[in-house]
Amino acid sequence: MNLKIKFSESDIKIPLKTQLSTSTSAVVASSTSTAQVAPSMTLPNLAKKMKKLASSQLFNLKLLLNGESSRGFSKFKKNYKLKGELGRGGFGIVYRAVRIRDDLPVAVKFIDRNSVKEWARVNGEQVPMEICMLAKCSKTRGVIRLIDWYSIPEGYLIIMERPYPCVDMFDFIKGQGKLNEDMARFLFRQIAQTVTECAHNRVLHRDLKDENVVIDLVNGSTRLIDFGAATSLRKTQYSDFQGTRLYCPPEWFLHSLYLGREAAVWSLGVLLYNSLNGRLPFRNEKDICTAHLLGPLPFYVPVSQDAKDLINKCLAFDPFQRCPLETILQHPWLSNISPSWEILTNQKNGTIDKKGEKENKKLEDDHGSEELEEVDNETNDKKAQKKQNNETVGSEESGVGSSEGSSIKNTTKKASANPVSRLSKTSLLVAPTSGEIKAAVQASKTTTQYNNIKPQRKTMMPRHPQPPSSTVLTALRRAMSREAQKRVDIVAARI
Ligand SMILES: Nc1ncnc2c1ncn2[C@@H]1O[C@H](COP(=O)(O)OP(=O)(O)OP(=O)(O)O)[C@@H](O)[C@H]1O
Repeated sequence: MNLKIKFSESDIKIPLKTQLSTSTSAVVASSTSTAQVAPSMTLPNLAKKMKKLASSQLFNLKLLLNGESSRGFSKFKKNYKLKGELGRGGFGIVYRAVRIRDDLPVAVKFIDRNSVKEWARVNGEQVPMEICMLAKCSKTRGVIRLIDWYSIPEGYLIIMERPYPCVDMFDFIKGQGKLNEDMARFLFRQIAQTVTECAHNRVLHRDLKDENVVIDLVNGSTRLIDFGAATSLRKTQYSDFQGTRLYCPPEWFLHSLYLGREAAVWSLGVLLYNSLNGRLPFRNEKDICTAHLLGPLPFYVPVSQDAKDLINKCLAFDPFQRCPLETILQHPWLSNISPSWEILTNQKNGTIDKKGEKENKKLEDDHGSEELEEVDNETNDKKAQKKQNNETVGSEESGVGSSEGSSIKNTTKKASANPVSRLSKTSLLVAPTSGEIKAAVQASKTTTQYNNIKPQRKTMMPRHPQPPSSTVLTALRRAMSREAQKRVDIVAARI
């Protein structure tokens, strides 16, 4: 047998000072042991298998050497500075960070390699589908911009733009209780436009919800985030789903099938209802499938006929009767001209009311924390505790009937006779109050452009000493092991 497996020199660059950790040897050893071959295997198959094995060994080795590749952790550390946790969901942790070269605010999303369900190729490299979909939408207006990505042994780091200051739409709605029609229209129009443009690029987001929309508080522009459930848009039906159940159309629960555009329109209907009412239209799968039998959807606040009409058209039980995605933007409710963001955020009876200096002070503190702050596990643990408390207090999601899990990733919630506003979400962010949002908008008026903010922040804020690079890595790993432990606990509790 003449097996030739070639490695170019550039593939393996092992600096002399690099110490192979015991885990490295373990991986190599374990890979070697799997090389034992069944006697019945034919030669070409054997050659193929060996080649595959060798390349996976090389891949593991490169990962364990941490970043000798252009996308390794050491490259990440050279380019970005982690500052603290932004939020977390069922599949990842998102960190606040800055690009060292120019202080650009970025968000760094860590995704665990083991949680990646779908893979794709970008420039010949195998990456999680989330990265591929973000890359595909890089020029789509209203989609968060993918700046870079890195591969570490435990998973991937996705570097995205982070509008500053910003808030996600869940917190924005929660801060106001509900949005008035002008504000809801201003935001919803952008989101519908973005979803339509994504569809033109053959990208289907599949997890449209308020938590996955980030609002730039400077100008009110929205960014669609979290493409973790996204996939290529096709005309035929889908039979897999990873999004959030309460935003999911009835055909999925009834037939385990759905069409991409039609399902997106349903989710947009849920999002719009949620924006105007401050609560979701359905509490559980049973409601989603049966609400149409009980007459018109209840509205808990006065809402115009046009808005109701658009919501009802998006939430038509029959997917073929639903408003087509491409025509949402032509609906009369959306053709009304919206006041500017500045006016919207200053409206007296509008969405953002004035609150005292205390909140302004808190916002200043938040600006302060924009400067270097190590990934702080203790704070995160406190946030986690707070989230748990929230979930116990706000034990329902809203709407009609009794409550079950709001999301595949959420915990089970109990029923209640009187629907209340939503109190919890999958991320750990504590919702800012309307005063804080207002203050953020005010603060941003003096620093409208990122370019303007940069020098001021640099000179005004004292810099803390830079953490040793290993601190960041340790913090990441600790966060991940906490995540893993949590999952083990959940499974153990279920058993
Ligand atoms: N680029 C960004 N800029 C600002 N905030 C962000 C950004 N990306 C994520 N976030 C914040 O982090 C939270 C979690 O992000 P994301 O939804 O991507 O994580 P996830 O683990 O996929 O969550 P989920 O369980 O909902 O799928 C968001 O709700 C948002 O508040």
